[in-house]
Amino acid sequence: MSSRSATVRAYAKVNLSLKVLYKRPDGFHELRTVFQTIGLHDTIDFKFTPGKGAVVELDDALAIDNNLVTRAARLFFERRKVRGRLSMRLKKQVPMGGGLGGGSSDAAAVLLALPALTGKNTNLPDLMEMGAELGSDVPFFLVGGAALGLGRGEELYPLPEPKPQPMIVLAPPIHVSTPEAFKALGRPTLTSPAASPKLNTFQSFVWQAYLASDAENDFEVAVFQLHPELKRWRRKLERLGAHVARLSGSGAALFGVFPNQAKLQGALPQFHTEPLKVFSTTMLTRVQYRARLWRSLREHALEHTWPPQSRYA
Ligand SMILES: C[C@@](CO)(OP(=O)(O)O)[C@H](O)COP(=O)(O)OP(=O)(O)OC[C@H]1O[C@@H](n2ccc(N)nc2=O)[C@H](O)[C@@H]1O
Ligand SMILES: Nc1ncnc2c1ncn2[C@@H]1O[C@H](COP(=O)(O)OP(=O)(O)O)[C@@H](O)[C@H]1O
Repeated sequence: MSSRSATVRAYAKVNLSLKVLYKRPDGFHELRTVFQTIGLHDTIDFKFTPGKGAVVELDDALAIDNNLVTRAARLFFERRKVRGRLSMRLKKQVPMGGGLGGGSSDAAAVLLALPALTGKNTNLPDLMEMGAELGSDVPFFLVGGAALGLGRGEELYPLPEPKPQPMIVLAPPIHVSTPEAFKALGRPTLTSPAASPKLNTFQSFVWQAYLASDAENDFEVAVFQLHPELKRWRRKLERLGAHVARLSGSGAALFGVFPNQAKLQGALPQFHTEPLKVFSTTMLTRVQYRARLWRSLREHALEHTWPPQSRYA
């Protein structure tokens, strides 16, 4: 049988706000977070050939251990009883372990592309369940845009989208392990559950996704204590015109939202002398996020279906 190919982008995220409430009996922390997809992305090439057996291969120049791309594909093959050979190639651009969710987005891109390529249509709740098994951030990337994440980040509500604003992302050569960062959180830096009932949080962010007066990142105190230069770079973003500058996720990447391109272009060269990877990007709305995936899968998927439905089903 002839093979089916596609090239899909896996976009990164920032947390416009991230509050950690408490550790739950299952070991995960209860969160109140605002996720936002951005233009920075990895790329995955897919080639699927229907046939006997089930083979999943990945060409990954970085040889990432226990790659989420392979894990996501194997999980999908197993759950949906896919028969055939899948060859993938991963091109990383999103810095790893920076709180930008690159690995989680790669996994979600696989879960979104495989139903269309294999002809095994799968509804969103089933994909969400597979995503949550792979990582707390994966379900968000199955929807994209701006979303409120509750629970361990997998209980998601769409938020009205802000006008896509330009953004600088700074990736320092510092790796912050997510579990270590959760462990480093001290009691005084946590958000009180009494102050953050789900509905109040929702209400606050529905009206002002990232400008809500209490938007913040609870990891900043602990992570800035370990790496004081991060605080200096966050201040520099603000000084150069970012109206919001924050740590993303558990770090160590920082982002600054700028009111316009001119301000951003003025600020950009000021970071080139620093020991940082500097990216100029923009927020990516849900509509843009979906349109780009449909475009990548246009040969194989029916337009305007989400998750993209296969032409081969
Ligand atoms: C902090 C956040 C914010 O968006 O992002 P990153 O900094 O990783 O991008 C996420 O909650 C990270 O999600 P993700 O990276 O998918 O985490 P997982 O693989 O599910 O979990 C890794 C480990 O982090 C801790 N963990 C994760 C999520 C959560 N709500 N509570 C936790 O305590 C647990 O120790 C878990 O074993
Ligand atoms: N495809 C992948 N891309 C990036 N990291 C991956 C991938 N597969 C597994 N990982 C592991 O997940 C860790 C966290 O990755 P990533 O999602 O990029 O960062 P973060 O959780 O900080 O947002 C990496 O340090 C790496 O060990």
